[in-house]
Amino acid sequence: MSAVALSLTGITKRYRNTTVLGPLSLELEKGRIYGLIGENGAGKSTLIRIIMGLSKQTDGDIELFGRSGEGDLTLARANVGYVPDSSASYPLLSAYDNLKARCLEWGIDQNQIPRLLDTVGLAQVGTKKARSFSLGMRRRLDLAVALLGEPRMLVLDEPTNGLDPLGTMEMRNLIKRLNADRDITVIISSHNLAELNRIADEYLVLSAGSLIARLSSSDVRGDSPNDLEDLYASIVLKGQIGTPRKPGGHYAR
Ligand SMILES: Nc1ncnc2c1ncn2[C@@H]1O[C@H](COP(=O)(O)OP(=O)(O)OP(=O)(O)O)[C@@H](O)[C@H]1O
Repeated sequence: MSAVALSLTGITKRYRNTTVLGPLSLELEKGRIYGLIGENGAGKSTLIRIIMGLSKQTDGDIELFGRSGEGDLTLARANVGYVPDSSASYPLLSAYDNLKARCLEWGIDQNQIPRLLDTVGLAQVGTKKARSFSLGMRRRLDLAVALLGEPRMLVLDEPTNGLDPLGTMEMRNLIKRLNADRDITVIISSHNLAELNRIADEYLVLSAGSLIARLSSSDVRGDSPNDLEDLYASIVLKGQIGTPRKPGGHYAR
């Protein structure tokens, strides 16, 4: 069986005459955690939305778990859980009912709801309305929604944005555990590089719509969580890292 979870070939997004992404080609392996980093407007959310089918690429092809083409991709996307950049929960519904509403919408078995609430640490407050939740609790509810249907991949757009240190740590531990226990492939977009440095196996660096570097955790030398920030700054500001690995802007150590 192929080790590739996601393959993108020549993905491009244009608005009128402006290219905001690509052409971008990359392959992501199953079971790894990928950090997606880049300046404001680099194209991270655009890429994520294209992967999720929420925005249509202008050019290029997507293969997800070996499936491509519109119909097959829609089926494959049922294996991908998505946490958008701002909370998508229904504030007037309880945590339980938020999950139930999604189960009904997507035709998914509701039996898994108690287990999922437990997984994200919301079992004790499952009957409380989402509007009474802290931001950290709402983000964990978003993650529970993303986990409905036992996805093989999670795509998380700034899941820790605005969270306090404890909330950030809880989210990180949760993602790590899901990756380790269920071999879920994870793509996380974040500006919090010190945090990402604690969780990702590999980093995809986007700048002005191009993939300018692809770094493994061993590229990020040293033990300090700030090492990724230092390396990122050197790539973006000075353009100094290794030599090109292959067309499309990948770099080797
Ligand atoms: N609907 C749209 N019409 C025109 N341009 C758009 C549209 N959506 C996004 N863009 C542009 O595409 C570029 C990439 O935006 P995107 O939101 O993907 O960046 P990002 O890396 O996620 O940024 P941030 O870190 O600020 O969230 C930006 O220049 C943005 O202005």
